[in-house]
Amino acid sequence: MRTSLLRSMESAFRRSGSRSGHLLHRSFASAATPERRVAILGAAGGIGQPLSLLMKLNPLVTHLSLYDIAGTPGVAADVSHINTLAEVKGFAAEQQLGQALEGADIVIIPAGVPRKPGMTRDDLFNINAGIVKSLCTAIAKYCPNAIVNMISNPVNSTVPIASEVFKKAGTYDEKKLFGVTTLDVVRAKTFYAGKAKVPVAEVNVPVVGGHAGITILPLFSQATPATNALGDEEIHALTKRTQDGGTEVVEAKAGKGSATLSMAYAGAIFADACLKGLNGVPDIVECSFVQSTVTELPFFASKVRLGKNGVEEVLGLGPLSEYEKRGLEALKPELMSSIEKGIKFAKAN
Ligand SMILES: NC(=O)c1ccc[n+]([C@@H]2O[C@H](COP(=O)([O-])OP(=O)(O)OC[C@H]3O[C@@H](n4cnc5c(N)ncnc54)[C@H](O)[C@@H]3O)[C@@H](O)[C@H]2O)c1
Ligand SMILES: O=C(O)C[C@H](O)C(=O)O
Repeated sequence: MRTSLLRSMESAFRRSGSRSGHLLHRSFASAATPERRVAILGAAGGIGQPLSLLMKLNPLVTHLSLYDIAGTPGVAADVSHINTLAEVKGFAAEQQLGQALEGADIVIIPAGVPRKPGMTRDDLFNINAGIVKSLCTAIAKYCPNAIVNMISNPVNSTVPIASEVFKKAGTYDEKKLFGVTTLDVVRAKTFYAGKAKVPVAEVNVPVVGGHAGITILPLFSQATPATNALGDEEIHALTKRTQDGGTEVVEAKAGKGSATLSMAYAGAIFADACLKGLNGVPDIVECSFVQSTVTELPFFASKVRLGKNGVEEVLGLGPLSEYEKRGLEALKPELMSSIEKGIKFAKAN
């Protein structure tokens, strides 16, 4: 029997923008549920724990593999007692990483250090680049066909690092590598709903570019439900707030890390969309940072149609306002240099 918490999670998934909520209404024991294995690397962290909870609540997950270098047994034991379908296994220490990954359909990576006040996401590069590289090396070995959802920052560099690691290993499939930018969309939706005074559950706002500062470009000109109640100043303020959303949380947490709960929610929404795509649900569209030809940059976040093989189609930007066109040109040099930094690191190490 499903709990009311689960029902509200399901309704959140339904409202998230993926047009396939009906799947979440199936009973856990449905014979039609295909086996889907999800692995979370960094599962005992600030994001990892609530994300593990949310993936345990997702009825599309049959096996949930939780891996961290510290604290996994407790998290896995705790989450495993929840009476939902997914069978939970915990894996601690590097020797168990292979087992954690074997057979995974989706690997979600929130492993790595978060920001403290005063830091940029790029300041995390020196530590997180190495973590991501070693985890991706293991993915190439143990589950080369898995879809990878990269959460670890700086996403603008960690995704290119992952691509190079997979290329070196001969396993790169550009359709299966995603930088998770869903939190930018979640924020843009929340902030827009508040300003435009429209029901938040009905709001959609594409967010393109990358995942750091000005590289985050919300397209409020395409927001739905549309409103003409917002002037240029309000759009600028909404754009700034979306771009600085992460910093807002880092400062409020005052040294105790960055967004974890909203990120876990966003990560769960994106993984759910990937699962639905894998299961053949049509018309699943989310924004994500992927290999792209939408601009001259090799990786770029835009709307992506998800399918049985991961990316089915990278969608174009659509019509932009003059303000957004300027934002797009302004973000390109910074985004390109973060991409190149990731590629250079992976090639040199
Ligand atoms: N993409 C986004 O929108 C977004 C949003 C929020 C945070 N983040 C990023 O996510 C990352 C994690 O944030 P957090 O708040 O959960 O940090 P955290 O410190 O609370 O948790 C990180 C976890 O990673 C684990 N870890 C470290 N090295 C590992 C390794 N080699 N293998 C497996 N696990 C390892 C740690 O033991 C820890 O449990 C940060 O880089 C942060 O910047 C991204
Ligand atoms: O801001 C951060 O450092 C974490 C994350 O990228 C966020 O957007 O919240």
